Amino acid sequence: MGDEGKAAKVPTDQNAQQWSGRVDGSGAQHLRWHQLIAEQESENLSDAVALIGFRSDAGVLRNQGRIGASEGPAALRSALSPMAIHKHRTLVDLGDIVVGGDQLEPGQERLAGAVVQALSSGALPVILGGGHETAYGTGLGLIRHLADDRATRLGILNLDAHFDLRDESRRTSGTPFLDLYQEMQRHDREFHYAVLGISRPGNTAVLFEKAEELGVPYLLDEDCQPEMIWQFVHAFLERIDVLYLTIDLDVLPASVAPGVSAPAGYGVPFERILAVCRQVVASGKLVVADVVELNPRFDIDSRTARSAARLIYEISVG
Ligand SMILES: N=CN[C@@H](CCC(=O)O)C(=O)O
Ligand SMILES: [Mn+2]
Ligand SMILES: [Mn+2]
Repeated sequence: MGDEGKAAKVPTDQNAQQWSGRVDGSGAQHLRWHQLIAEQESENLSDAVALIGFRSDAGVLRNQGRIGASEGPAALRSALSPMAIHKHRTLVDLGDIVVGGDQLEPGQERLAGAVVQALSSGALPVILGGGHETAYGTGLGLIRHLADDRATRLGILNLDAHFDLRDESRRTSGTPFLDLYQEMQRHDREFHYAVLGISRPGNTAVLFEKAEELGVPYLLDEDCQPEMIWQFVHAFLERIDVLYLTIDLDVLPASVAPGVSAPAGYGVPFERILAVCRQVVASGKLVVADVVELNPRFDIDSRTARSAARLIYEISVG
C-alpha cells in the first residue's frame, strides 16, 4: 500500500496528443477538460480519474465486425476536450496501449498491467476502447488487483445489446465475459455479471442459454423502463462490493450511436443509460470503467463520440 497516491509509471505505448480546444481564460471558472488534463499530467493519482486508451481492432476483426475501434480513443479525447469542469477532480491521461495487427493477447496483458498500476495508485481508471475485447484487459487488471482479497465481491455491469459470452477458440470482441468467467474460476472467485439492454434478435438462443447457465441476470432493451432499470441495478449492486462498469455504445439507439460495429435498431434511450451511470457512481462501489466499441469511421458528426464523452463526464466529474 506504500504506492497509494503516487503517480503510476503505467506501461502504455504512446502518449496522447489530442488535448486541445477553446480557451476562455486561465482561472478555475474557465476550465475545460483539455486545460485541466494538460496541467495535471504528473500529479498525485489518489482519487484521480486516469484515462487509458486501448487502440485495438483485433477483437472486432476476429468477430467478423466492422473495424475502426482502434480510432476510438482519439475520437473520445476530442469529444471530451471542450467539456467544462464544474467539479474539481484530478484528471490524468496515461496514454494508449496500441494493439498491432492481431496481437490481441499481449495487448490485453499490457492493458491489465496498466489497470493494476492505476488502481494501486488510488485512481479510478477509465479505459477508452477499443472493441469490447478491451473488457478482458480491464477485468483482468481488476482481478489481479484484488488477487489477495478473495472476500471482496467483484461485479461486472455491462450496458450492452449483447451478452458477449461467445464460446470461441480464441478471444474476440464477442467473448470477453466468458473469458473473464474462466479467469475468475481460475482465481476461485464468484462470477457476478449482469447485462442491461439485451436485444433479443441480437443474441442467438445459444447465448441466452449460456447466460442462464452462468446465472447472468439481464434486462431486455424493451424492458428498460426507468423503474425497472433502477431496481435491476440496485439488486445487482446489493450483491457485490466493487463494481466494474463496462459501456458498449451499441446499447444506445442507432440514431444516438451510429458509430459502432453493430448499431442497435432499438436501443436504450440515452437518458436512461446516463441515469445508470449516476446510480452506480452514487453507490460508491465503482472502481473501474470502460467505454467501448466507438468506431469513428461510421459516426455522424461525432454524435456517438459526444454521447460517449457525456457518459465518461458523468462517471468522472458529474
Ligand atoms: N462485441 C460483440 N458483438 C456482437 C456482434 C453482433 C453482430 O455483429 O451482429 C456479438 O458478438 O454478439
Ligand atoms: Mn459488447
Ligand atoms: Mn454490443
